[in-house]
Amino acid sequence: MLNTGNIVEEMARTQKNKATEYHLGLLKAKLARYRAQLLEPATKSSGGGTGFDVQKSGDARVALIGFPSVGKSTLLNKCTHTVSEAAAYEFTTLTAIPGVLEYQGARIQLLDLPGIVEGASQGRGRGRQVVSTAKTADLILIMLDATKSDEQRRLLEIELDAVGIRLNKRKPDVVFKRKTTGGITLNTTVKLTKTDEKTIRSILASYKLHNCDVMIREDITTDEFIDVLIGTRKYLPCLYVYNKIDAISLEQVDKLAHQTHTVVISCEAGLNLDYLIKRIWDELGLVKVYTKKRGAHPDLDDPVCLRKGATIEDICNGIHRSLAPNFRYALVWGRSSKFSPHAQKVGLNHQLQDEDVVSIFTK
Ligand SMILES: Nc1nc2c(ncn2[C@@H]2O[C@H](COP(=O)(O)OP(=O)(O)OP(=O)(O)O)[C@@H](O)[C@H]2O)c(=O)[nH]1
Ligand SMILES: [K+]
Ligand SMILES: [Mg+2]
Repeated sequence: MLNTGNIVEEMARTQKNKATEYHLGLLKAKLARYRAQLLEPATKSSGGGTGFDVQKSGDARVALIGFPSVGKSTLLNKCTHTVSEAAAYEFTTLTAIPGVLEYQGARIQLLDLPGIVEGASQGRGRGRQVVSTAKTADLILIMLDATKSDEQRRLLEIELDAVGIRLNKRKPDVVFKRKTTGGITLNTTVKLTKTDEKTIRSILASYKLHNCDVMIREDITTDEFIDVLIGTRKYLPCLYVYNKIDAISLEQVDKLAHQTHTVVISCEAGLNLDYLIKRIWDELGLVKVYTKKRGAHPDLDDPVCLRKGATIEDICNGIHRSLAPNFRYALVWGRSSKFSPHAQKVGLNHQLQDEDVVSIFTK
């Protein structure tokens, strides 16, 4: 029987030189598999790996993750019309509470969650449920108390990492295909400096993957290769939000604010909340598109919100499901029109840009 404690200890003992790197790779593969098993929805009574039962709504979901009493509920109360109890004692919030953040015509679901503690990913407190819910979000807000030590930031990252959430990272550029016969074909288009072929092959063997095609297209680490094999990793954007800056010095505020992916706020004093909302919008990469009926002005009061990279087909489906099947063509004005400022006639797979105006013509 595997035991995480022992494995972690063994990892610490292992020297990080070339020879032991190989052993460490296999160990990490084992640990990753063990953790993936832990997170599988288990029996009903244990709660397993499932999150809170809150319906997704609006154009995107943003989850608030943090230790108790950092001000998560206070933020929800300030930015949405929902009320979530906020108080000076820890674990005031015991379940997921959704609110709606309205910005630039978008309706963004902001999810207030119970505070988590160290060891949350191992099932301490409601932690497992909270981190599972985090996986369903389009953006994570890691909320921190500016008056507390910065150790909290690292601890939260560890908890999210343990459940397979990768923050502000791209999916490794590796193509992995299982086969039924033919052995292992391993190709790399770049020189590997952080791992090697022997390690990769051993990890494949330890996962009993004896027939597969692997094409590695960037200088990945052993951990990133394991992520590819596990396959269920979530790559999510994250903003670190330091609250309670009303209680620290200007010098400290300055230092915190200069970190990457970071916003400093005070819910209590109402400081920088507008900027936080703008940053949330930017991180989500939503685009808003105006629709226009033939001969009329565009409807500027009621934009349609779409994901970055959305197409005419997406906007059709967003308006009514009968639209795409009866589609003839669309006219677009704005950034995505190649004849801007004039309209371009386009088909269903044309990609839209923020603030485009669209007219759809049906059969
Ligand atoms: N000084 C200061 N206190 C704040 C600020 N925001 C929230 N608080 C206080 O921090 C305490 C905790 O706030 P909550 O909103 O309940 O915190 P939470 O993160 O939701 O806490 P749990 O639900 O228990 O995890 C309350 O006493 C708030 O009044 C702030 O900007 N500055
Ligand atoms: K609290
Ligand atoms: Mg709360």
